[in-house]
Amino acid sequence: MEESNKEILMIQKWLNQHNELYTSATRHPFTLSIRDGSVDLSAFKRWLGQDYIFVRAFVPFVASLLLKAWKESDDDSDIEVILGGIAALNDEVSWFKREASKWSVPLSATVPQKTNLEYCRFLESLMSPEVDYTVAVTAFWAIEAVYQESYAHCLSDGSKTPEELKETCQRWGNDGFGQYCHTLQNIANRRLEKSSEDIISKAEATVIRVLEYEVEFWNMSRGET
Ligand SMILES: Cc1ncc(CO)c(N)n1
Repeated sequence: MEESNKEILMIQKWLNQHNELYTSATRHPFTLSIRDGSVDLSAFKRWLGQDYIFVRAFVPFVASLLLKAWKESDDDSDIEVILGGIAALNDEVSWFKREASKWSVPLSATVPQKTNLEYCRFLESLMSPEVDYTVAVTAFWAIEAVYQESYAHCLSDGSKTPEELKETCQRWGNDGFGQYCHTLQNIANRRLEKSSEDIISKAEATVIRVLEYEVEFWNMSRGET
């Protein structure tokens, strides 16, 4: 986007408007405790077990997004970006299993917490064919961006992240994942620019819900819900 272009892209506008909520999700006490090295390892293990359950539900959500892109998108490259996301999730599921065994977290015996069940149910509602591609891809961006921002912060200058947690932070905090999130943001902005007021307000409400769920998800790892 050129400097002379004063038009503010939709996602940037929302991040400004909902800055407090976005910051609660991306600078949560749990991830801040990873960054400053004070993290309670039982909280980390709780997060690991719960996030594995979430990721298993996230896969069909991204598959449904692929289907929406195929039917509705005006740009063929969207499909390739989403397919890349699915490939990364395939790797992620294997990583969770390895990481869980490393920390002795019994995944098959992990019971989903209420917040997790609600978040998974919300994902399922977005899989409906009634939900517009623009709304779903914007949600996808928000879900990925929270992890990217949160974990990249754990690796940035001055962080004291314990060695044994660096691989986890790298998984979402690496530059490639940052690029990927940026591409998703561009897709969402491009779609939102062409959307009706109705779709735009649905997408905004969905982003807010995602951010709220993300905060509650981190809360869950502290053992508070
Ligand atoms: C709860 C949650 N949000 C986002 C991501 C990013 O993939 C994840 N793994 N888990």
